[in-house]
Amino acid sequence: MADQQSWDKRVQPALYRILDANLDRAREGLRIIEEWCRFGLDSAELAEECKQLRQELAHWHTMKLRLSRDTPGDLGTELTHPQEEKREGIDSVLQANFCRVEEALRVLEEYGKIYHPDMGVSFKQMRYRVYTLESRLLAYQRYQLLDDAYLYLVTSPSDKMFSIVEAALQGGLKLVQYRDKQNDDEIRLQNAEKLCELCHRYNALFIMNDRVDLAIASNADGVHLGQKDIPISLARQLLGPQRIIGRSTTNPQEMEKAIAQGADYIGVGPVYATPTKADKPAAGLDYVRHAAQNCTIPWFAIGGIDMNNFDDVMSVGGERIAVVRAIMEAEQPTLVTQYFLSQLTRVQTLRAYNILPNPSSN
Ligand SMILES: Cc1ncc(COP(=O)(O)OP(=O)(O)O)c(N)n1
Ligand SMILES: Cc1ncsc1CCOP(=O)(O)O
Ligand SMILES: [Mg+2]
Repeated sequence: MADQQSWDKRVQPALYRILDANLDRAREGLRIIEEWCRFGLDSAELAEECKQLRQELAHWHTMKLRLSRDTPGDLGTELTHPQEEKREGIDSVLQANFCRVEEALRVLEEYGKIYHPDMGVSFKQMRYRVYTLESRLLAYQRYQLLDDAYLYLVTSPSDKMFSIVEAALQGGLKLVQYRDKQNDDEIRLQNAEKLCELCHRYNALFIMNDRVDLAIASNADGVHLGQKDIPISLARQLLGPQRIIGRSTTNPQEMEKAIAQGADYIGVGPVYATPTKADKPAAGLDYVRHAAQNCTIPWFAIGGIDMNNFDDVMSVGGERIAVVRAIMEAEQPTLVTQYFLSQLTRVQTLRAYNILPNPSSN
């Protein structure tokens, strides 16, 4: 009897308020994520999954629970953490809200077990769906950024590496590869972590050259593998479907193999002989022409490309370029980046209006 009284007076109202507050929290968080899926990513599929999750939450959010609300008496409404006051960008908005939703679902799973026999299992399943949604959204963003990236900066050793990369990011660069054949792994990892954070601050992708282990450890968006590095299938097993894998190719056979093996993009070159990769003979403009007509995934012409020969590469069908010296050794990396990006956009526009021939339809 005493137990029943205590349940009715204290436990039940508290339980209802916990469930109500966390249903609210999860629904709000999902709505924030859904808006980005719809308006930021244009992904009807991801937005639909958010909506379905919200509808399932709404089903549990009964009038009985909502009537238990006591907003003025709720201590939690006045407590804000300084971290809630600032968001550095879309990534941090999404991360904070995924955290909020996942935490709320965990609370609902635990307390829900006392409220309804199906509630624990139902919220557990929902929590796993949210984890999956988070990975899908991250992958979607990565692949969309890759699709939109027409200029690729591959770094070379320099005391000013970070400031050069940042200057290029300020010019609008969205894709960076850390290529370092000199330093020990400890330094490489530190540099990779710093570059990765820098790139993500500018909503750019960060790719690690050669090394899958350092790519994972530094939270890179992917790895670039040469013909002598580990097979793409093994890299895919280690990295999963959400990280990008690039492959170097110097001829049509390597191109076809890389596509068949599941590379997300390829390097095409060296177009011209280059001191940056002195041991590799030039593949030439013919291979660029071949890639323009046959490559079905994003591809970057690379090797000796600068502002002087840019038009030649474009004239045989080049559409994306990767450069080392042209930016790493530029006096004004921001300006050079802006120049390349504007020229790449110009070529795309002229091709879209058939003012320049469209290489893939040749
Ligand atoms: C975009 C891009 N294309 C080609 C390469 C060259 O890679 P690899 O052949 O493995 O040579 P190293 O760069 O490792 O010397 C690249 N890094 N990036
Ligand atoms: C890494 C690499 N792979 C093929 S060419 C090349 C280097 C390109 O460097 P640069 O742009 O300085 O010629
Ligand atoms: Mg390599």
